[in-house]
Amino acid sequence: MFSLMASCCGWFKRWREPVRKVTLLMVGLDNAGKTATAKGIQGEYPEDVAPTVGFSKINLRQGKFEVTIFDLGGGIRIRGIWKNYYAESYGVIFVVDSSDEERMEETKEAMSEMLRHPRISGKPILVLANKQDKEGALGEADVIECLSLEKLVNEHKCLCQIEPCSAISGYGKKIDKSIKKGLFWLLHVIARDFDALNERIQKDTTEQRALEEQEKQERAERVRKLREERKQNEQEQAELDGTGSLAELDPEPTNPFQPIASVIIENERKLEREKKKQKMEKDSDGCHLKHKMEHEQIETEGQVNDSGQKNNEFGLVENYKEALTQQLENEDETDRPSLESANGRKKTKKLRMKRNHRVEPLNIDDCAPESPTPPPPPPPDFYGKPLPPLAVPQRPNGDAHDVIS
Ligand SMILES: Nc1nc2c(ncn2[C@@H]2O[C@H](COP(=O)(O)OP(=O)(O)OP(=O)(O)O)[C@@H](O)[C@H]2O)c(=O)[nH]1
Ligand SMILES: [Mg+2]
Repeated sequence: MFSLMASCCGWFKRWREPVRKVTLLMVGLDNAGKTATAKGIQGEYPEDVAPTVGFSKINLRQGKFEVTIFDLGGGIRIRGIWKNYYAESYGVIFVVDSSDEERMEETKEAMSEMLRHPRISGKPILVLANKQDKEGALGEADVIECLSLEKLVNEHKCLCQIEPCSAISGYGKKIDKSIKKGLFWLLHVIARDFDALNERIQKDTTEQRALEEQEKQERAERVRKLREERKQNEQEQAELDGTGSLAELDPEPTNPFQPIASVIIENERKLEREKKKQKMEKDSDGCHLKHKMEHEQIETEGQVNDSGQKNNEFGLVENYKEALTQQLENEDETDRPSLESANGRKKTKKLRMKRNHRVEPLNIDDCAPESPTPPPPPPPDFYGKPLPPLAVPQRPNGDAHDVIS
């Protein structure tokens, strides 16, 4: 009755315990069987493994523990990363290939170096003497002796347990019982001293992060200085080569990939500028053309009266009549100066209105050669003479001549 109550109290106590997050480190030489062991614990087939480059991580729930195991690569060139994980680990699983007697010395050195580290000393160590299924594998006692394990753990005040095992003998629930037992032991000792361990880990982790941050900043500073030095060297070299001024003129090449909106706006502006320029040129030509036309109109106003009569003989006769009349009028010019100027303005105005409905050539001089018709002769002096014969050849493209000449 009394023992029943005691076990009930123990169960209640464990039930009330908070969930604890624990990080474990799995290290050992390459080919020792770390990844195979980790896979077996996780419930995966352990034989299909490859050498670990860097690390792999597994998470498992064990009673009141949420366990994270970092399986680190054991290759000689990767071992340097082990120390980066010491601060946050509550305990270590050290895997040894018991069948490889030749590497026992190397294994001892790696273990000794690790236990010496201030962030590992004093933490619990589980040693898995793996590959016991292999013929000639060293037994538990031989491994302890080869590694001088007792001496090492005593020196560094580490609680230690060794378990002879085989990672490939089973996985999940059928995992080697020794591995299971060893894992329970490790978690048990961690739980026993959890608060002290936890405090140490928090402190060590904070310190390590600060150190990492400092190292990062120092690295960045070194890189910045190196870049500055290189830039200065390049400038000096450029000055020596005589290309310094060019480099200063264009220190940064323009980015060929501009935003499409800015390219469109720039193109539109260019088009607008082009249009304005053309318009200004046209206006100046137009002014020139207008003056020229006015001048020509004054000169030829006697020849042209009505464009509807331009292509037939009757129209030509009419033109001659008009010219004749105009010439007569011109003779009276000096007598009626005010009237002439009024007429001139009127006629010029009329001509302008006509031309408003036509497509203006940009330059009147350029247009002149296009017309195959030579300019008409000056108005003949028919005053007091008989009219010429009616057989006058037709003029092609008369429209242009009707208006301008
Ligand atoms: N016979 C036997 N072979 C094993 C055992 N454990 C692992 N192996 C084999 O040993 C080889 C290496 O195993 P890994 O688990 O990759 O070794 P590791 O320690 O992770 O190696 P690294 O990742 O390089 O550090 C593999 O071929 C495994 O199948 C075992 O208990 N017995
Ligand atoms: Mg591995």
